[in-house]
Amino acid sequence: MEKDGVLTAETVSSCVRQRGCCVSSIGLQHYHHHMPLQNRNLTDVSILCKYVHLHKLELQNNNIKDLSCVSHMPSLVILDASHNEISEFFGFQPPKNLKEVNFSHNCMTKMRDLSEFSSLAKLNLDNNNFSEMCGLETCFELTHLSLGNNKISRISSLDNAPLIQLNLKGNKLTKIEGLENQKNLQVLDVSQNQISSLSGLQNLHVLCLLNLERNMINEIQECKHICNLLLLRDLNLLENPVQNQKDYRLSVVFLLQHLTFLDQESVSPEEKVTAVNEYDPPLEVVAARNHMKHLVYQMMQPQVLHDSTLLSVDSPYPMLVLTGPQCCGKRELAHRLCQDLSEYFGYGICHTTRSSYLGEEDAVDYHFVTKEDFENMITMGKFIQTVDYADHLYGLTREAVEEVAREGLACCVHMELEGVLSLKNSHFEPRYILLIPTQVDKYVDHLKSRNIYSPAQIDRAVSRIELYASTNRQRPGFFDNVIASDDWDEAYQTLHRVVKGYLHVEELGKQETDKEQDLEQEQPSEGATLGSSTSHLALDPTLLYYRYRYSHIQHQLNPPKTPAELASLRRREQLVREAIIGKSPAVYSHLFRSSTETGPSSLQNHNRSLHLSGDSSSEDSCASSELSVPSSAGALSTSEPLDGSAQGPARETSKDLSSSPEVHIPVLTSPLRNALGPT
Ligand SMILES: Nc1ncnc2c1ncn2[C@@H]1O[C@H](COP(=O)(O)OP(=O)(O)OP(=O)(O)O)[C@@H](O)[C@H]1O
Repeated sequence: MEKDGVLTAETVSSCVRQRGCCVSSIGLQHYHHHMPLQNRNLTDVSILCKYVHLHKLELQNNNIKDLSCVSHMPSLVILDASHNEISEFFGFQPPKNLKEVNFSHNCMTKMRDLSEFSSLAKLNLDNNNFSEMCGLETCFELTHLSLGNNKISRISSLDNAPLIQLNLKGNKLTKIEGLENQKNLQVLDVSQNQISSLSGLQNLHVLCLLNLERNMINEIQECKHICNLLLLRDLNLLENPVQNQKDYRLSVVFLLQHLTFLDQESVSPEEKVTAVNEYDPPLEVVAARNHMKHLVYQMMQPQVLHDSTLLSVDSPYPMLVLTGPQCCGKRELAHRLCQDLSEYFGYGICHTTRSSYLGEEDAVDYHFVTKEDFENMITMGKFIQTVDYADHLYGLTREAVEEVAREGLACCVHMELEGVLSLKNSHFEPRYILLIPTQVDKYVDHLKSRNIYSPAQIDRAVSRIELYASTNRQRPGFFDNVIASDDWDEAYQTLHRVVKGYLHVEELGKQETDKEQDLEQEQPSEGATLGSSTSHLALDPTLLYYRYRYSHIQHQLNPPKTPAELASLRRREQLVREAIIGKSPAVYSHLFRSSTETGPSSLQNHNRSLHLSGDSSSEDSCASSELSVPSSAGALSTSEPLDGSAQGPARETSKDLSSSPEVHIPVLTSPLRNALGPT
């Protein structure tokens, strides 16, 4: 402890340390001296004027007011005078190489021009009384600046400083400004201010850490100002009002997906995936959710078989889906195809909440319904898939497919890509044909000529061309065929040819005639050739004809299966067969709880006999076509284990069934089943 706070020569010589030396340009040797004089209650250090070779001076935690002695230290590089009583800002002649200065915890109030201190790289001015930032315009080397806990209300004077770290914590800032030129800034601490917007940070492209704790940020959307700062890893928004916003953390994680720390907690990959799935789900996720939703609603309904739900699960109901961007002509082409190949295809009429355009007919182009009705239909499990497109809902109902299936025809529908993805989750296995505009100008002209689309809607439709094109590029085999839709007539010719190719229609022509002749000669009892289980059914020629034709469509239209798929289907089919003969697993038992209708019956009666659950006597009120079994491929495939608990009641049911001469196999009684019986 110095007497009266005056630094003495004895103390100095006992403290001074030699820290290496250097040789000047004229050959003189200079020693670097380090003077650690902290915590000594010093008030007067004027004796240091004699120590001209000081390289580093540490005076922290004293009571020094005057630092003019530094004017005599031309070699000084590092000066720490923090925790003193200095009020004058840089009150000394500039040492030429002064690089680091710490004046924190003093009583300075005013900054001054530092152009003479051009070597300054690190400056700590925390805990003073500065209310204005100035004098730094020529600090071309300044990389670290700390002005925390002052009274600064505006960021300024930093245009030329190549800052890497800036601390302005605990000031009176209300906005972030004056940082536009900070191309090197990596760490910014503006916590404990009154900042309400993140605007002003957009140009800080290498910013890694941003501390905004205890400010006035209110809106999650403010994060959009920093969403292009791809190196930002650590963001602190603790104690901002925005924390009270619903789903705050997930939303911020979504907007700033590159963050690894948010509010001092690490951001897990799971959080990132959840956030993306929540706010911008990939099309597959949307489709999977859509499929699950409809499946769950459907399973809550009484479970029965539909005409399109086949016992023979390796031969799914044949469908043709035309897909492509809005207004590429697919609806019209689907209609034309169904007209021209009316013996093969029926048009599946979707539901929509949009109003009809001029020339459109209800129950021909769409079923036009209100949003409320559409939503009710969703909860009633009516839909196979739905999409929300251009603020309107579209959906394909089970019944729309059934209507076509009851005619013994394959169902032809058109839909957007989202619908395709959802349908691909179901047990249907359609052929998918992409109709895509290749001449954008022509496509735009066509959209405009309809006079119903806003410029934004047109832009959206056009932008989706790339979505289809990239899907086709990135997923070989996703679409079975791609046809340019620029000229609808040409597109139709191609489509017609392609579909006929699927069906082998030309070669079919003659065979069909021969077969029809054969079928006409067949007796009802010959239905046994369809399989022993149907031998008791009397099949009229119409049914047989349907069977022949339908199975043909089916085999041609449905894409070939891999050996693994085939093995899985065989196994499931075997389970179904076991169910039929009485070794039924529980999960299939509901398929065979039949009405007691027996003997030969007309097509209509067979259809009626399909209802499979609930009160079997209420045949009239429960027509088969109104009901369905779970339609998901997933639902079917999860049903394979035959554990003991599941078998009990199922055996019971099937035993009853197998022992009853009344019971026939209902799923084989419709024309569709007939068409799909083992051949
Ligand atoms: N169930 C559905 N699922 C998915 N998309 C559907 C469904 N029903 C209709 N769409 C699609 O919604 C989009 C908007 O339908 P809209 O009837 O307004 O178009 P459009 O002008 O008839 O188009 P296009 O002539 O290409 O059929 C179309 O691309 C249509 O194919």
